[in-house]
Amino acid sequence: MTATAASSSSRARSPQAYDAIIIGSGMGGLVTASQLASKGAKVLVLERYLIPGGSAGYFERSGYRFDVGASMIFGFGEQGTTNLLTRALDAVNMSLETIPDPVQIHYHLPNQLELKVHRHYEGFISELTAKFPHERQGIRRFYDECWKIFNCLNSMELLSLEEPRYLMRVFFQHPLACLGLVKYLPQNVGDIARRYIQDPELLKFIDIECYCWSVVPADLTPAINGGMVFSDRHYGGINYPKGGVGTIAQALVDGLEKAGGEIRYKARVTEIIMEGRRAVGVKLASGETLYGRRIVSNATRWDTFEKLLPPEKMPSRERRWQTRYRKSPGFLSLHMGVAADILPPNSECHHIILEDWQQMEAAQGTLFVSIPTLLDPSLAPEGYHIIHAFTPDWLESWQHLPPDEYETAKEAAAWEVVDRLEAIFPGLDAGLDYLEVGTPRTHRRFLGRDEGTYGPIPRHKLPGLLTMPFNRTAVPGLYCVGDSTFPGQGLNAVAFSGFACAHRIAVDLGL
Ligand SMILES: NC(=O)c1ccc[n+]([C@@H]2O[C@H](COP(=O)([O-])OP(=O)(O)OC[C@H]3O[C@@H](n4cnc5c(N)ncnc54)[C@H](O)[C@@H]3O)[C@@H](O)[C@H]2O)c1
Ligand SMILES: CC(C)=CCC/C(C)=C/C=C/C(C)=C/C=C/C(C)=C/C=C/C=C(C)/C=C/C=C(C)/C=C/C=C(\C)CCC=C(C)C
Repeated sequence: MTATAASSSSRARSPQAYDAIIIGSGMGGLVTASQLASKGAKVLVLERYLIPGGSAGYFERSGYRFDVGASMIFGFGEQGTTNLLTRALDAVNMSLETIPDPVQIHYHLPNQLELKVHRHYEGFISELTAKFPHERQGIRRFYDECWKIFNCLNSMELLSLEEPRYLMRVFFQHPLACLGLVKYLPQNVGDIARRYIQDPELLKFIDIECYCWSVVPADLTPAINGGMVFSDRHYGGINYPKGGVGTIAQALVDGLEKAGGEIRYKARVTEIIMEGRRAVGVKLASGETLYGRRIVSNATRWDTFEKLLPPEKMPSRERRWQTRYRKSPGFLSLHMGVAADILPPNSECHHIILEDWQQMEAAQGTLFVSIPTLLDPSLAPEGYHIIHAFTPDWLESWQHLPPDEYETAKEAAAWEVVDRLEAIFPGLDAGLDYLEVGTPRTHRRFLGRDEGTYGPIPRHKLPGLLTMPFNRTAVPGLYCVGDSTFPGQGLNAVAFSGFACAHRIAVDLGL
């Protein structure tokens, strides 16, 4: 028991206590909070930073509004049940104007393999088939099987898989879809790909199709997540919120507050307060203590169980989880403002650049590029665009550098990225108007994510999503939400985690 724990029991039950305290206002935390508030719960969100959103936040410099993380947004479709961002906003009477992206990714791959993933499914399949005509049938079968997974998910209400009455209800309503999901839960994308495809280069392409959002190749990427990403990009499509990714978190906060919930910024939680074995409150860096009937952590599992709780008391379930999952790398990111005329006509918003297949998983190997101003020009001054280029990288190369060496290393790494970008955007260097460089150290500092990680990745091949934990933890009263819970990284994925977490808590509280 911690020092603060001893006096907590009466306060935990006092009338001021919250139904739920949520640590962190990432998309996972905000969906949990807004869902609970819309069900009538008394909710408080505590955010260590100045604005909401976490890795889906934004920052403004010299007339540019940059997205902190990726600008490729799933889950904003208008139909079906998998459009979880649309649904989360709708639940608190909010909506956002979005701009459809006609191409999800323009790939620039080794051996001059140039490919565009069109919003129109058949357009994408025929472009891929034209590059691999001998695999016509395999391509069709692979992507059609991904649609089967998506159609199962997209036919049912998506709530907590830890709630037996919900499971019984969806099973009676959609028995075939449920059985379909049970079949795919232990599978990975690579299992399905190799069933239909033989060409090694095409299998490499399927690897990068996974790597660019899961940061692992197809063999380690859960099939359910593959089904979501490879189908929703054509079904609901990729849609960019007007005003930038940060508007999603802001709209959720507005909805949360209208529904009676509260959020406090510059409120860093340093400790989860225990009463016996139970989590009952939190302690802030200011020394203030707050109590709630349920505590939800939107911090990563490493931060939650090693920093907010004493690491020596880590539950054995968490230790087991750490033997299966490890931290993915973070990113080296360049946020650039550039003269508009350096972009070739008809450029696409998102690009993936890889010169050598052997380097796909290496630090600074695969280069991701987003140009959100092609969809929403209001994010940059007139005549300029934003280019956000980012590439996976590990904290260890950066963490012990003294300030001057750190700055020099950042500059050197940034110019290497600019040189690589010159291959598709000639004149970029000369057209640069603004440049800000971030490293995994930056992400650790501003997002509070251990080692600046993008999220958990399997240490070795695992049975699909079966080993990913849901929201309840081994500590009674404590729940986790966000990308260290089922089904993992991605805004739509953490939105699912938020819906599920709020559902489970609402049932536990009898709301
Ligand atoms: N295009 C996309 O799909 C896209 C874009 C951006 C982000 N993302 C995804 O969002 C996911 C992350 O979302 P998330 O909800 O899991 O988390 P997150 O890391 O985005 O947010 C966590 C929040 O908790 C706050 N926090 C952490 N520790 C705290 C503490 N001790 N006290 C108070 N606040 C604290 C952080 O400041 C942050 O705002 C990632 O998987 C990423 O892929 C996706
Ligand atoms: C009853 C019985 C018998 C049974 C039951 C069963 C069931 C019901 C089951 C269920 C299940 C479920 C619900 C599941 C769910 C899932 C989900 C929701 C999933 C989701 C997913 C999503 C995802 C993964 C997404 C992702 C995305 C991402 C990550 C993105 C990213 C991006 C980036 C990074 C960018 C890139 C860029 C460039 C290219 C530039």
